Formats: sequence, structure tokens, C-alpha cells
Amino acid sequence: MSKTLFDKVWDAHVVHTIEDGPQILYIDKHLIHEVTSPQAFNELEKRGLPIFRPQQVLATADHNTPTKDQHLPIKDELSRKQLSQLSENCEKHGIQLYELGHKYNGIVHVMAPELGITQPGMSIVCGDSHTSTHGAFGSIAFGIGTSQVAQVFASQCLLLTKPKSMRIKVNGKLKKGVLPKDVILYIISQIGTNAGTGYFCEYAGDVFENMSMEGRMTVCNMSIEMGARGGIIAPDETTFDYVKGRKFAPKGQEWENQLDNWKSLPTDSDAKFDKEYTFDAEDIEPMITFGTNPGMGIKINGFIPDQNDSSLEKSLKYMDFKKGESLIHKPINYVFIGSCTNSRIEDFRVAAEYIKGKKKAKNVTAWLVPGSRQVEQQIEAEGLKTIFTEAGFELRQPGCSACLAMNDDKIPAGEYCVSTSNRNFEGRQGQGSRTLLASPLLAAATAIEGKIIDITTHLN
Ligand SMILES: CC(C)[C@@](O)(CC(=O)O)C(=O)O
Ligand code: SF4
Repeated sequence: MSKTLFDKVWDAHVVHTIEDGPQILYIDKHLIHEVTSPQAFNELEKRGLPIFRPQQVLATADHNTPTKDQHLPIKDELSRKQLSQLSENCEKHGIQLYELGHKYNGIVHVMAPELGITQPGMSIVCGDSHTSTHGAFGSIAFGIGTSQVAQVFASQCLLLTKPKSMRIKVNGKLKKGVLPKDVILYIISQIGTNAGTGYFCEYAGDVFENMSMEGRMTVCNMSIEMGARGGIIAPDETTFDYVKGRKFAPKGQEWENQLDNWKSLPTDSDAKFDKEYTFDAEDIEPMITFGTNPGMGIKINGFIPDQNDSSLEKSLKYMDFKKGESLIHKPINYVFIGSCTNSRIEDFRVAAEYIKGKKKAKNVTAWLVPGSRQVEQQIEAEGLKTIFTEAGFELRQPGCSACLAMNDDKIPAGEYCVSTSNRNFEGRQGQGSRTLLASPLLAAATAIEGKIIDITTHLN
């Protein structure tokens, strides 16, 4: 019987199917961070249960971490407590932790792929809804709640009902200046923030086949923002080239064996999906959001919708924008290039390409935050740091940073921030902050110009 990629990976991990009920799924890799692991550790303590497979758990500190002076004691008391709690728990249970300052430290969804820990055909979970990022490798990767974190700690398994499968195809060639972030913002603007609810989404077609792994991670990362349980892209030569030789990637004969398995994973040509969408790459332009959910996006040279809709009106009131207006020339005082959506070396290369030889606008505070220590080193090694500092930018140390207001990096109330992150909810980047989601290219251009510009007219 023909199977989708999702079916193949899911079925290979089913330990038991309960008659007319959920299935028990085996989890290959369990990633944890300081925010959603404490409650789960406490749950096991309370029940006197050990961690079943500590060697299949990997921890990092990323949400509460400062992005400056990481060698100094953390000033914020809550953050200091969260991080010391994580260290104690990992120490106690023999779990590998890449703590603040460790050479592999970084945002959980950046450091695991770059270390070759994320591999095709795996099942990967984390107490974090953006775990869908890892689906870029052809793995089943999804966010779980804290009680499920405890379940996986205790059994390395999860009790789940299999989601339905959906495929989104984008064919054709992307225009100049259109990046993977624009593709996913465009898709969510077209189908809405609930279209994926109850589904696992495969992205297919020329655009994804021709996309880098970093770009595929950006796309899969935001699957949750259209309600999907996860996103997945068929593993191919691009995937294998990215994984090969990384620190924890299989080597030698193990690599050859795995490769055979990985090549068998793509969706069978006659496999059926429960829901499908198809888009034309030609129709995609650089995108920017104007509202307070990731589905409220428009093309950079477009206009804010002008329909009678209470949620639109509420969002526009919060953002202080008007129906039917363009965002071009809106003054912007904050720019953030970072987060698990866009903080990999490819993102900083794109930004540096635009910034090279220019000067940041005086009114703009711009935070460039690498997704990991390794990305930070790549930025330095490739001379991108020099480009940034000569343009008046400050390159920070890795962490979730201004993606959400859980550390020192907060956007002040009333201020607009063009941000490469994935959520623009009210107050996401700080009480009263106003987030405009965009690609690293548009963010870089905004920092140079000090306002929103139609990037399509500024491409050399
Ligand atoms: C809040 C934080 C832990 C989180 O990482 C959680 C999540 O993505 O589920 C987020 O970005 O909202
Ligand atoms: S970078 Fe943002 S979205 Fe990603 S895990 Fe951190 S807080 Fe969540």
C-alpha cells in the first residue's frame, strides 16, 4: 500500500496500537530547555520515577539567556534560577547539557540540526511548539506539553492519535529577493492560522526541492503558526550533504546503512493526502506582517486589507495601523535578526550582503543574535562580523533573545520592531511592543533605511 513520507516515519515508530484508540509512539530524540522541563522533572521526582533513557535526552539553555556578557553572572533572578535548575536536573539525571558558554550552546532548534543530531526518519520532540523545525530533515518532529515531557522522560514513548496528512506544493522559481521566510509567511497569509489544525504538513514541489536546509528549517519552523502539528520535507541529496560529517551524524558503514533507509522515505508517487494546497512561486513577493498573528501578512508593495472584521480592527488598533494603508516608509526604531526561525549562517549572509558598505540608520537599534555559538563563530570566520560592526551594528551572543520577552532583550512599549522571528502576538517582544515579521533581507534593509522600504526596488 502506498505511503506518504509522514506515514513511513510514523509507522516505523509505532510501538503499540490500542484498539480503536491512540497509538504508542517511540521517541528517538528528546530535546529540552530551561522553560518547559522543570515541571516535568518535578513530576518524575514526585512519582519516584527515573529517566528511562537519559542518553536520548539533550538539553540546552536558550530562552532565559542574556545575549551580552554571558561570562558574567546572570543579573535577572528568574533567569538565573531557571538556568541553575536546568543544570541541577541534568547533573542529577545524567543528561547532556550544552549550558550557557558551552561551545555547542544555542537555541534548541538551531544547535541540534547543526550538530547532526537531527536526522531523517527520526521522531523528535521538545516542550516547544517550534520543534517542527526539525521536520526539514524528513523527521517527525513536534512540540509537546510539560505532562508529555514527563511521559517521554519516564518511557521514551508518547500516547498519540495520528494526525491527518496534508501536502502544500509550491512549484516554479522564486523571484529575486524572495526568501524561505517569505514563502511560509505567504502560505500562512493565504490559508490562515487554523488551516493545519489536526494535520501534519508535507511541503513539496520545486521551491522546496531547490531550497537550502536552512531555508527548509525556516519553513518547517512556522508550521505551528498555521496550526499544523508539524511540518516535513522529503530528505534528498541536499539533506544528506548537510548532515554528512557533522559531529553526531552516522559515520562509515552506519552512514551507508542509514542512507539506504533515508532514500526510501520520500512519499510514494500514488500516495494520498487528506488535504492538499498548490501555489505558484511566481505569485510570492517579499512579505511583512501588519497585524497580531502570523497570518496577517501582506506583500511588501501591498496594502492592509480593508474588510469589516472585528479581529482585524482589534489588531490594527493595537498596531496603530489603518485599513487600506501601505507600510512603505513607516519609520521603524527596532530591528531584530535572530530566533529559531532565522538565525543560521545563511540568514546572516543574506543580511551582510545587503548591509556591506552601508551604515545603519541612526534611529534604529538593531540586534543581530546568532542562533548558536557555532553560528557566532561562522559569522566571525566569514568576515561578516566586520561588515556588521563597520555598519554600526552590534553582534550579540546566542539565545532566543528578542523573539519573546523572557530575557533582557525586550522591545519598549509602542515601538515597532521588524523581526525575523515567528510570532507577532500582542506583547510578544515586550509589553505593548509591535512586531512586524519579515525575512532577514527586509530586516537588514529596514535597519539601514530606518523605515520600511519596498525591497524589490532596492535589489542590485
Ligand atoms: C514561550 C516559549 C517557551 C516558546 O518557545 C514556546 C513554544 O514555542 O512553544 C515560544 O516561542 O513561544
Ligand atoms: S527563538 Fe523564539 S520561537 Fe524559537 S524557541 Fe526561542 S522563544 Fe521559541
